[in-house]
Amino acid sequence: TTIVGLIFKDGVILGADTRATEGPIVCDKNCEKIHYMAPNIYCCGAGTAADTEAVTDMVSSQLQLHRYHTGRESRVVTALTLLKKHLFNYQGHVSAALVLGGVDVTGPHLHTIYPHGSTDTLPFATMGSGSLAAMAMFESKYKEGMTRDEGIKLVTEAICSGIFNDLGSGSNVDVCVITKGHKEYLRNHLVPTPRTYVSAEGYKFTKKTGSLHKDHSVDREGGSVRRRRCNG
Ligand SMILES: C#CCCCC(=O)N[C@@H](Cc1ccccc1)C(=O)N[C@@H](CC(C)C)B(O)O
Repeated sequence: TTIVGLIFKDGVILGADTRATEGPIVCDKNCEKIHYMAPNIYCCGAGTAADTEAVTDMVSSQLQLHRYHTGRESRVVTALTLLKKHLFNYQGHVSAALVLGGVDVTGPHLHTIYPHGSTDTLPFATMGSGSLAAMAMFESKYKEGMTRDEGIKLVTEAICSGIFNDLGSGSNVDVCVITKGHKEYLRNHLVPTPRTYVSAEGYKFTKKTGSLHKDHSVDREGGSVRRRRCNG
């Protein structure tokens, strides 16, 4: 897994790849690693899929009950405390490595939470097997006060670094942008390794695309398909 988060001008941006593995086998080519915690809080998870899903679901429910009780928006620090106390209690046996991000009345917040329950507060963070590949991008390109588009671009580049350099990461890029009073969950924001399907009728070759010259050079007609690139 490659999961990341960064603070930008107007809030927080989270990112994740979509590969789930079981040893050398890819058991899910498009899984979701960015979990809903509250309307203004999301959490990326690395480690054991079952543990990341269960712990984020549990705390999300606790936050909802707390919102009913207080009649107020959840705070990121509340999610952080609930997560770390649970993970510490289980002494690292709940294998969930998390990047928690959100915007509340006190502003934007980004944290990491490790399986044993330790936490960090950071301007940018990466976790999972692809975290070093992703952190290389952040350490070289992160700057404070980035715009939404600059932030999304850097998050996408960092996740792509994990997708292409870490075998535990792959497939697609999911992104979540959180600002005051607004959030955007961009599922499959980028599909950098599309599968070239063999159609039911077998291989279909595009119509004549160029003429072979005597010197074996070929001139091609038509332009290439324009796709969003990792550093797009
Ligand atoms: C199939 C199946 C069950 C294992 C799925 C499963 O949790 N895979 C794990 C790796 C792992 C961990 C512990 C035991 C085995 C295999 C995995 O892919 N984790 C990714 C994140 C999750 C949320 C998808 B990432 O951290 O690489």
